[in-house]
Amino acid sequence: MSLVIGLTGGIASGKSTVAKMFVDLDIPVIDADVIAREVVEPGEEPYNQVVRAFGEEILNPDGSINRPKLGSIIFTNEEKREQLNQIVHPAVRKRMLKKKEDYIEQGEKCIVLDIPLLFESKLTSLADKTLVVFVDEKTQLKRLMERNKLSEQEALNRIESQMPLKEKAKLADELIDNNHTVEESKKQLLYLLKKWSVIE
Ligand SMILES: CC(C)(COP(=O)(O)OP(=O)(O)OC[C@H]1O[C@@H](n2cnc3c(N)ncnc32)[C@H](O)[C@@H]1O)[C@@H](O)C(=O)NCCC(=O)NCCS
Ligand SMILES: Nc1ncnc2c1ncn2[C@@H]1O[C@H](COP(=O)(O)OP(=O)(O)OP(=O)(O)O)[C@@H](O)[C@H]1O
Repeated sequence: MSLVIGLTGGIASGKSTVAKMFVDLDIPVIDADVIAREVVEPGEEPYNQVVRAFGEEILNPDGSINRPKLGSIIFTNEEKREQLNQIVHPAVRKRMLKKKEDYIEQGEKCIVLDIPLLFESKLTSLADKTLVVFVDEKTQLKRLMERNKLSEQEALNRIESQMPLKEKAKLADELIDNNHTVEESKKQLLYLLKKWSVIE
């Protein structure tokens, strides 16, 4: 039996930081953001659909998708965001499921699915347990502005394009409070992994 953990949170709440802790413990992590990038590389069918839907003005001169440009469209327009989600999410889901099954076949005892939109996209059925990385609103805004070099308004647009983190916290099986140091969050993760008998 393998344990599949659905790792989620809000934008810049610390999912990648916690995902790295799993990797350091030799627990494989499947990252939805990475897969969402792969499926819109030139040559993939979702790439063609994105170009058809959003026009060639969202392309870089080399034909790849200009991500900041596409981001500036979809993070300020719910309809466009839905349109992109409908193209990209089924392909992401399919590829994540395949990778998860490959790891299970290889005998991995614990597998992590790092999915920012786990609840929004109703992907919880892919996981046995959901784990939310939580921060308060102020910390989230500050870390997002600093990491992505965004204005307050740009950062708020991104935060507001997701289900509020407080609501995700209510839906979660377990939480990691990442308001404090990375070391504090690591302690919380180790406690949970012991509780789930993933480590001794
Ligand atoms: C709009 C895009 C091109 C911007 O790319 P960029 O490289 O700037 O950001 P990146 O992909 O690293 O995403 C950063 C974070 O933004 C948030 N985010 C991304 N897409 C969405 C979305 N559709 N709705 C809400 N939040 C989103 C997530 O928290 C994610 O971790 C890209 O995010 C995208 O293709 N999004 C649609 C696919 C998707 O939903 N990805 C999320 C995981 S399935
Ligand atoms: N406990 C912490 N203390 C201080 N800074 C932190 C902490 N955890 C994460 N950070 C910083 O906050 C930012 C966001 O963290 P991270 O990239 O892990 O979030 P994320 O949830 O994966 O974001 P996204 O959804 O955008 O991919 C990063 O710059 C990271 O270095």
